[in-house]
This record gives sequence, C-alpha cells and structure tokens, in this order.
Amino acid sequence: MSDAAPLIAVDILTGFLGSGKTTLIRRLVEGGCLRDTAILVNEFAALPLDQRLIALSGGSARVVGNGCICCVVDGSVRDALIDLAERRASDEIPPFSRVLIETSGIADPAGLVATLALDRRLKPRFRPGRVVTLIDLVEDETPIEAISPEALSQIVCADLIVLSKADLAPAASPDAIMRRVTGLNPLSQIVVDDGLLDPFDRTAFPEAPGRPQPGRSFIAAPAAPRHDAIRSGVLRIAGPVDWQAFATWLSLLAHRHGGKLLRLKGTLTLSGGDGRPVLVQSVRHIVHRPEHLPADSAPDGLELVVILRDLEPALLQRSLEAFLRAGRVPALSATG
Ligand SMILES: Nc1nc2c(ncn2[C@@H]2O[C@H](COP(=O)(O)OP(=O)(O)OP(=O)(O)O)[C@@H](O)[C@H]2O)c(=O)[nH]1
Repeated sequence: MSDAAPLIAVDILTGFLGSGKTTLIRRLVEGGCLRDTAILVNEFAALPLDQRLIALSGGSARVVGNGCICCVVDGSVRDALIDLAERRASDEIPPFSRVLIETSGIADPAGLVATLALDRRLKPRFRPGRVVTLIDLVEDETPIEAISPEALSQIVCADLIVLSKADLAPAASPDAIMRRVTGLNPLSQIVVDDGLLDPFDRTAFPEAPGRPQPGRSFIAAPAAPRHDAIRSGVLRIAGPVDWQAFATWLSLLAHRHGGKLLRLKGTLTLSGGDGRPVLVQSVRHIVHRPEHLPADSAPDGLELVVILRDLEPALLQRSLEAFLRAGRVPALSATG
C-alpha cells in the first residue's frame, strides 16, 4: 500500500445483546449498502451464528476474536485488520473502502475506538469511522445501562444512536428513552429505525465538522472486562425436537427467568418438519418470531447459544432435557 492511499474508515456497530445488530447488517447487505465494506463480526459465544446468518443474506463476514471484543482488541482484532489491509493490497480479496465491525452485545467499544485511533500499526492504514449504537425500544423495567456497564459505554461512545424494534415498542417509549439517552450522551444524534435506515450512509448522516471526531472524546483506557457474572454456553440436543414442547419451555423460561436469560439464539430441526432448520431467538423476557432457514444451513438437532447472568448453562441444559422428557419446566435450582 502506498503512503498516499486514503485511510480506510472502520465503523463500529455495537449495542446490547439482541438489540438488532445482525438484523441490521443483513438488511444492509440485502439492500446492497455494504458492497464496498469488509465485515468483521465478534461474538461472545462459541458458535459463529451471526456469520452464518449474514452469509444467508448474501454477505460475507469474518469472525474475529474468541470472546468479547473488549477483551481481544489488541490481539485478534488488530491482526484481522492488518491481514485485511495486506490481502486487499495484494488483490487477494476484492477491494473495499471501509470496514464494519459488529461487536458482541456485551462489549465495551471504548478500547476498540482507542486502538483504532492510537495503534502504531493500524494508524497508517485505518482511521476510526463512526460508532453506531443500537438500543432496543422493547425494554424491560431495568434500563440496559443499569444491567451492564458495557451497555453504558456503548451509549457513551456512540456517534449515532439508532432506536431499534420500533414496530414492537409501546407508542410512548421513544421519547422517554431518547431523553434518558441524551442525558448520557448529549453529543450523539439519535434516530428511530424506520426499517429503511442506513446509519453508515455519510450522505444521510454526515460527519459533523464541528463535533469531536469519533472516539476523540472517549479515548481512555478501557475498563477491565467485567463479564464475571455472565456465562455463555451452547445447549445441544441430538436429533429433531418437538416444536410445541420446545416453544413452551422457551416461553416459560423467558417469562420466569428473563432477567437472567440475557440472550438465547440458535437453530433446531423439528420432528415431523420438512427438514429446514428453525432459527429461534430470545432477548431477556421477549421471545422473537422464529424464522425458517434454508435446508442444510444448520446442523441437525438443536444447538442454542445462551448468554446468562448468575445462571449456569449446564442447569439450562438439564432443564431443557427434563422438560422435553416430562413436559414441564423444572425449577432452576442448583440441583436442576
Ligand atoms: N420485530 C422486530 N424484531 C427485530 C428487529 N430487529 C431485530 N429483531 C429481532 O431481534 C432478535 C435479535 O436480533 P439480532 O439482530 O440477532 O440482535 P444482535 O444485536 O445481533 O444480537 P447479539 O449479536 O446476540 O447481541 C432477532 O430475533 C431479530 O429478528 C425489529 O426491528 N423488529
């Protein structure tokens, strides 16, 4: 790469668990808005599910880091960016003019922003782009910034805040959430997602010259990762699963234990079904609409990523197995 080559903007898409980051990327890919963009996806959990979903939308994303981006930013994220730049320079991959990083839902993006601005090896090739933070309008009683310090940092770091899932939100909620979020980050623009929005479109959302450049106002050593109480794991059941029994288990679980069940997503094949896997997702107390995926796009049986607070994945595995056997949700006690 010559010295005169323009710096590549690295945009960051962040937002708490289940706020709609992958859904937005899939929509932008399908709408052709990310044609010139290299996509990097970081997941807290062990399965590259978001990468698979982006591929089903016709995009190609590379997974970075095994764990939260705030914990791996100086290692695998930096290496992935350097590798991208080198492969682009040697024509190994199609040219791209920007990079989009989807952080995991419990990542503190401050460290990534600081690394992009300051890292000696990244600075000659990349520049910090914009930080877009999604906030789910379907909130529990507890605001997300009270659930996790990472969620607070996601709001504070944002250049543009997008309020997602407006179709599911009670009519009054955008105003209340907007006021709260403006109090936390008065510099950020806030918009409600209308289903068509492209928050990375520089024409619709120019980088305001009078504002501090992205990241400049928040270059600080990232807080030590604080995921202590948060566990992730993968629940597995071999072979097809009865949909009625599974759906009942999930809705009872989300209803009773949604405060601890921060996120659940994955696929299952159904007994008596047509073989197509079903994508199921829940975000705290809300179970989202399941989606049929094309045949052979996911493993047979059930494979679910769970991200839990103060709850062990093994306990959920036992609960699911017992429910599928007995048709009821056993108490989530230590004895399972
Ligand atoms: N009704 C509705 N559902 C949405 C919308 N956006 C996302 N969802 C659903 O919300 C769930 C979570 O969306 P994702 O896009 O996977 O969220 P995410 O932020 O990528 O999740 P993590 O990577 O786990 O943090 C999925 O079931 C989506 O279908 C929306 O605008 N309206």
